[in-house]
Amino acid sequence: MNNLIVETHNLSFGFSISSPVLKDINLAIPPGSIYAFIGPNGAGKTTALKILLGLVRLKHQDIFLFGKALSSHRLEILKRTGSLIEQPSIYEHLSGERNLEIQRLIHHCPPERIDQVLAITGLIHARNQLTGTYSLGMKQRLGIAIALLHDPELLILDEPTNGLDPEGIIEIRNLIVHLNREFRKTILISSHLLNEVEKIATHIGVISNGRLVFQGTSKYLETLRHDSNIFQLETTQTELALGILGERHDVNKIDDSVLHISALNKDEIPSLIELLISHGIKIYGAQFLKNDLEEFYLKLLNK
Ligand SMILES: Nc1ncnc2c1ncn2[C@@H]1O[C@H](COP(=O)(O)OP(=O)(O)OP(=O)(O)O)[C@@H](O)[C@H]1O
Repeated sequence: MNNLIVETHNLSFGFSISSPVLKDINLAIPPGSIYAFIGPNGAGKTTALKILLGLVRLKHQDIFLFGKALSSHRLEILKRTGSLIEQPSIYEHLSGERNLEIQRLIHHCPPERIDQVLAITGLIHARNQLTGTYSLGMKQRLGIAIALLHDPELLILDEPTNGLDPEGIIEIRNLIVHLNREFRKTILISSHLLNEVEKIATHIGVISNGRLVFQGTSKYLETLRHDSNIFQLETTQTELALGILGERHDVNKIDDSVLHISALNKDEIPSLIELLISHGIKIYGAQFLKNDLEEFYLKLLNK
């Protein structure tokens, strides 16, 4: 058995037989990762997360958390998992601290956890404030504080930055990194925006129409994104270079100092540069262009 924290084998599910929501999903979430589960609205993210938490029950599916089958170790798994799915359940007529106290009693957590989770989520100053007066970002952080009460190893957060302003988004992002680095939590976070989580994620899974169209480290995703086949050359002698290269390659002059060469192979670069130099052309820059993130994301979704 490997040491994945979450693992599914060909997970498939539909609310009705005629409309499958998840198709052959093989999630592989390693310990210590921040795994971003990305996909447009309706792609099946929330459904998948609910399945992992046993909120949607399936028969005959290979779903493992902490190396244990969800079907036979559900309670044990839930004790090691904290979650925030959709909106946090908060009593708005009570303070943040009172809300935590109620949850603490339900989950039999030690009293000192309240101060700890308030500190971790940056809510100490608002502990006595009625949560009805909290900002959306503070409510989300209280939701995460509740999820952290029993000190879980795995945290599952469904679109925790949804609806937040840029400041609120940054606060949640920083909190996630803090929980991962300082408290060694493995974090599974869903989002419909790649650019919102790509900076903090160590691993990324992209889901489109119920299928996992990409899964890998964010470094690997970044490499793929770099692998655009447009090669950019900077030179002050663009006309001359265009004349020389135009015979063999698809070259476009972008402006007086930039040429773009399409469909170029990496192996062709050294001889291309040598050829230009042998004609006395000075090269000030040469690189493959990075795919635009949004465009790249759309390409992944349409795979
Ligand atoms: N209880 C339900 N009964 C029937 N269909 C459902 C139910 N819950 C979700 N669906 C459908 O399943 C599909 C996936 O929904 P899901 O909420 O998992 O997507 P999502 O990726 O989380 O998107 P969003 O960000 O909009 O929540 C959608 O077509 C949705 O309409």
